[in-house]
Amino acid sequence: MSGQAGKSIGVLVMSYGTPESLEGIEAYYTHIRRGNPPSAEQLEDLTSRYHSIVGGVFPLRENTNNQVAALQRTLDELAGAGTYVCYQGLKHAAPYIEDGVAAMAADGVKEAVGIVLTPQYSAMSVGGYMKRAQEEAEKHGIAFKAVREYHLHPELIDALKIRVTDGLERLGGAGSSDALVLFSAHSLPAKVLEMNDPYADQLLATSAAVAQAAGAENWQFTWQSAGQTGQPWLGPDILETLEKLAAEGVKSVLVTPVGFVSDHLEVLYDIDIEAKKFAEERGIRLERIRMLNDDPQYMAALAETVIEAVRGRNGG
Ligand SMILES: CC1=C(CCC(=O)O)c2cc3nc(cc4[nH]c(cc5[nH]c(cc1n2)c(C)c5CCC(=O)O)c(CCC(=O)O)c4C)C(CCC(=O)O)=C3C
Ligand SMILES: [Fe+2]
Repeated sequence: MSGQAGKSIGVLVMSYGTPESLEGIEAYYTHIRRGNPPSAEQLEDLTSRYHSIVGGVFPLRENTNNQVAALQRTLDELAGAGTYVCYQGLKHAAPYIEDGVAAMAADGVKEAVGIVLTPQYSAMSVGGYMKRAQEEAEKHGIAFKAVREYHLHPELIDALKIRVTDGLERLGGAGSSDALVLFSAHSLPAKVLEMNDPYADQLLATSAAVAQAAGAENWQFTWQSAGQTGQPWLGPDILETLEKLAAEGVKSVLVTPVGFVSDHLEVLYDIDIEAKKFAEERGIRLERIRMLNDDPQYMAALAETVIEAVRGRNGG
């Protein structure tokens, strides 16, 4: 086929994915577990977490759709309409990564770049997305470039800085001496440390850059959302950290997720419900920054990173 998109550069925009409906949770969870169905208890636990979040049962789906549409508009503005065409590819739900690549191939795309909606690289997260995308692109004869990371892009740092400043204001102003900025990200199995993985360092680098830009001297980093796999995960977990902060007399905390870019379960449940309740029971007031979603500065960071990758400066 040689449609309009055939002359364009394909952009595979990849995200974690979320179920379509409550009935879809089991298949989604089974996919996350590499084909092993969850136990009845695990399924019930995850289903009840989806039931408790506000803002729609599966807000990640609409947020990802909005991000892909907004990135398309931003690329059109920066590079001219038709230069880039965005396709969505999800890790654990349809349209899967392979579906996105196949859709490009059907449109006649010959050259593509992949970017994941998370700023820091880990072999276990972004590396996994890219391997699947690369393999599918090869099958279709598409030349594929992968964006590894964009965790220090100035537009990303500035967008997060604005959110930290807003959050500190909600907690009583940046000058309020005990407001602590608690950066967080999804934990990974601790075996990533043996792989010399850049994930933890990149998360700390993002956190330090945002803290510095916001003038927040009082900050820490912690992990969140570890899975129950029987294996050790990176810690300390956010609940442990809050316990320790409470013992130290900290009274207010601004949770600042730096590896997540959308409102979704790990933010709306793990932070807004679970961590908030845990903190309040220990006398800590907990607020969270507004997530980036389709923030224009985040879209600029993505678009500029895509364009640079195509020019050969950030591609792999
Ligand atoms: C690094 C990382 C990111 C950030 C980077 C990225 O965005 O890619 C991320 C994002 C997300 N993870 C999410 C949800 C879940 N993750 C799970 C399980 C797991 N995550 C892992 C890692 C990550 N996950 C891992 C190593 C597992 C263990 C299983 C395995 O080895 O693969 C499970 C299973 C049950 C549980 O453990 O809770 C769920 C439900 C949602 C929200 C979806 C929604 O709103 O619907 C989002 C954005
Ligand atoms: Fe996850």
